[in-house]
Amino acid sequence: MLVVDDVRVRFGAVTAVDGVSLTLAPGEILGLVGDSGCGKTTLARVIVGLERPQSGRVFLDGEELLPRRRALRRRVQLVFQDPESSLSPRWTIGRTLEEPLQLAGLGNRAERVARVGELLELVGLPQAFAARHPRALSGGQRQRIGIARALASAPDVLVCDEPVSSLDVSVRAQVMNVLLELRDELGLSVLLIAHDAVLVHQASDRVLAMRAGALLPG
Ligand SMILES: Nc1ncnc2c1ncn2[C@@H]1O[C@H](COP(=O)(O)OP(=O)(O)OP(=O)(O)O)[C@@H](O)[C@H]1O
Repeated sequence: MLVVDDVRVRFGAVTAVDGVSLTLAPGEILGLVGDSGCGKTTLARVIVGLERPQSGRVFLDGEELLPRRRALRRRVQLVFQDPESSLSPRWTIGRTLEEPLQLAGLGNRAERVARVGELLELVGLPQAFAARHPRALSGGQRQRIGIARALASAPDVLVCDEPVSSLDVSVRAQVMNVLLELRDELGLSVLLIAHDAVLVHQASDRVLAMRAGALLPG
C-alpha cells in the first residue's frame, strides 16, 4: 500500500531522517518506536506531505505521492499527537468534521451531514456530538474527533504520531481500541508512531525501531 524509499531530511546541520525505507501492507498496523528527536515526526510529516524530503520518494499503491497530487494525497492522513491541533475551539464538532468534506468537494450539504454522523459512529461517539464544541468534550473524546477528521476523506493509510501520549493513561487503551477497530472495519493501514514501546508492541503487527534518523536492523 505505502512504500517509503530512501527518504532523507536535513535541517541545516541536523540530519533528521537519514535514508529511511519501509513498506506498509494493506490492513497492517506498523509500529515505529524511537527516542525523542530520532526523526519519527519528521518522517511522518514527509509521508503525509507536510515536509519535503531532500531526497527519497513515497509511493501509494505504486504511484508517487507528490505535493500537487491532491486526490492521491487525501488517501494518506495524519492523526496528530495533540487533538487540539485539528480542532477549532469556536467551531462545532459537526463543522470541524464537515470542513474536509467541503474542501474535497464531497457531497451536498445533506450528504455531508450524514457523513459527519457516520464518522462519529466510526469512532464510537453519538451523533449528537456534532452540535458540541471541543470544550464540552474530554481529552479522549477530542482525540476520537481528531481521528474522525482524519477519516473524513476515506483514506487508505493513517499516520498516527503519538496518538495517545497527550491523554490520561486511563483513556489511552480506549482510543487505541478505536484505531484497532478501524483497521478491522475499514481495512486501513496504520503507521503507529510512539515512544511507548509496550503500547506499540501490543497494537502492531510489526514494529520498526529508529535511532538518529535511521531504522535499526531488526
Ligand atoms: N523544522 C525543523 N527545523 C529544524 N530542526 C528540526 C525541525 N524539525 C525537526 N528538527 C530536528 O530534527 C530532529 C528530529 O526531530 P523529530 O521531531 O522528527 O523527532 P521525533 O523522533 O519525532 O521526536 P519526538 O518524539 O520528541 O517528537 C531533531 O533533532 C529536531 O530538533
